[in-house]
Amino acid sequence: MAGTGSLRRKAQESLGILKSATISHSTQTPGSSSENIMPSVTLPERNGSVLAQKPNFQRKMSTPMMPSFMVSAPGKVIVYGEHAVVHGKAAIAAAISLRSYLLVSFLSKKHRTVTLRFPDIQLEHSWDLDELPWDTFSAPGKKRSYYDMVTSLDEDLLKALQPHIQAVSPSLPESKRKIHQSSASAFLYLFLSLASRKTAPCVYTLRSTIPIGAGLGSSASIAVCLSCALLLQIRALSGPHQDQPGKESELQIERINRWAFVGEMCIHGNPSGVDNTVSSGGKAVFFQRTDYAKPPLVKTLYTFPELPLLLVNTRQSRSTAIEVAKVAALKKAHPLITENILDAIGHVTESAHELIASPDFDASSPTALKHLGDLITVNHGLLVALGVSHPKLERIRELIDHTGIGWTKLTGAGGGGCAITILKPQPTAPNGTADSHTNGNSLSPPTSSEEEDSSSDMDCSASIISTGTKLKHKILDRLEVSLEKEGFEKFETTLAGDGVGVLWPAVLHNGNEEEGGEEIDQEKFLMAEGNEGIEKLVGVASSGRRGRRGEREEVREGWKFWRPWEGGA
Ligand SMILES: Nc1ncnc2c1ncn2[C@@H]1O[C@H](COP(=O)(O)OP(=O)(O)O)[C@@H](O)[C@H]1O
Ligand SMILES: C[C@@](O)(CCOP(=O)(O)O)CC(=O)O
Repeated sequence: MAGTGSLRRKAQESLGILKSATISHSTQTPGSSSENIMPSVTLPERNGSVLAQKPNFQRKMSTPMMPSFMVSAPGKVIVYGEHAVVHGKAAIAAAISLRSYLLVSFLSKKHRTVTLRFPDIQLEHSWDLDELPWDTFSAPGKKRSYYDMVTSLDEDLLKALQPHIQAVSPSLPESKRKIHQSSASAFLYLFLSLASRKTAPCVYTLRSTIPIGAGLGSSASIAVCLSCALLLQIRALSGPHQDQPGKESELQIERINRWAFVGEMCIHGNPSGVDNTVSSGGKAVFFQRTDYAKPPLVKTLYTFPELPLLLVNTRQSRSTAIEVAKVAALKKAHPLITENILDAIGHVTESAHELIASPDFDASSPTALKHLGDLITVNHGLLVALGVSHPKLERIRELIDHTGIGWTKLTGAGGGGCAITILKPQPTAPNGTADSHTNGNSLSPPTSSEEEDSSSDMDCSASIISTGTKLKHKILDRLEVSLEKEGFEKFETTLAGDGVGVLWPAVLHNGNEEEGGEEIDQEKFLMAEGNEGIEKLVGVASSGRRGRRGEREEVREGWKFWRPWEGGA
């Protein structure tokens, strides 16, 4: 425990987290010598106490260490339109509440290293700060500013990074080494572009609750975390804070997103940009690319409902490129039929978009939810017709359909990966009757006594996952057992939540501002067990309240988010 109440306030004030600070001039030239310099009068110590010092205007003060801080960014699911989006139709993708968390801790000046600790992929690597190719990155014509829009990776910069990337996990088998080196190259490219050789020695520790390589945007979420952390370190961001005008929040998100895209390019080569856009801004986006020579049309859907979502991972690895190629081959063999299927998927997305964007859209209306749910079912059928499902995805859909709890589709490239289910206000059996007991399947719908138990508190306007019915718990519990028995992994998440967020300093107060708080240090963060352990440590908890659609409201103690939809003009 550390007495960090005022430390947190000081740190926030000095770095513009509490105030609507205008961007400091030092950030106009990232890498200037003013990086990491705290106000000259109050020096926070590592143990959290604050020493009052006499201002000394003659001699330059030594630079105190910054307190550690944390950033976090969500994963995503494609809700409608995957594959068709490759052929010029629109898609809708939304943020999910599975997230990556990045802790930035500072070392004393005698350490001249920067370290990555990425235990999810068993990566731990340090570079000597003085050996990195700063000169190449700051050469005339190569130096980039924090507000630049970088749309391709520079060959000369990549070449200069090569020896430093090759030094990462050289003795691991090719497949593991590639994962390590992708993450390392995303970090190094951003670090050398945004920081400077005078940057304080530090350690970046990352943990994620997003399954890796399952189409849920894990890479984009780490790219967003790295971009946000580095931009904060060079003071190129204002906020997030409560009264921030919407336009200003949008600008900060855009700034983070631009550099996150650069990180995604390091990992993926040619990303579409949708994952990092959703992860930076949260909520959902409408996304369309008709001409690959031009930037895509990306519209944030601030009114996309925060729906509870069931997410099931097949644990079947798949390759997006192979699935995309399958559709291309089908189109070549059966052009008219395939075009019609892709068109139909485009119409599904348009129909969802029209509903959500209409001025009288009421996200709590069961009719609106049914409209969105029916589109999920149709979209899945069309993806099956394109040949991108997988027996495991069909098995998951079958198990969930037999419970009648929601509308299910594959999400992302297919061929494995994940399925998503939007939950119904009230469970219906496969034949469409509410709670009827047709079966013969391993997963039985509830018995009539269970139904009686629950009928008194059944609330048709709220989601089954969030009403306190015994029925709900029984169905979900049984489903979990069946899914686990067959090797699948189930997550209960929420759609369309916050984008990138900041916890500065990395201290949780557990509701008590005056008594200081508990610092999240590297060791505690590394030791946290599983997704639950990570979320508990970083302050994610249920508020005990329910939102308008009956969803359980989540609180993230101390965390701040840029929320353009809440801010004024
Ligand atoms: N938790 C993590 N820690 C470190 N690197 C990660 C993590 N999650 C993702 N990555 C990086 O992102 C890559 C996964 O990207 P990809 O296969 O496209 O999966 P996804 O579809 O989940 O984005 C990994 O190879 C790794 O380089
Ligand atoms: C199939 C596709 O539409 C989505 C792939 O999504 P993911 O790689 O599974 O996240 C391909 C794309 O949009 O680039």
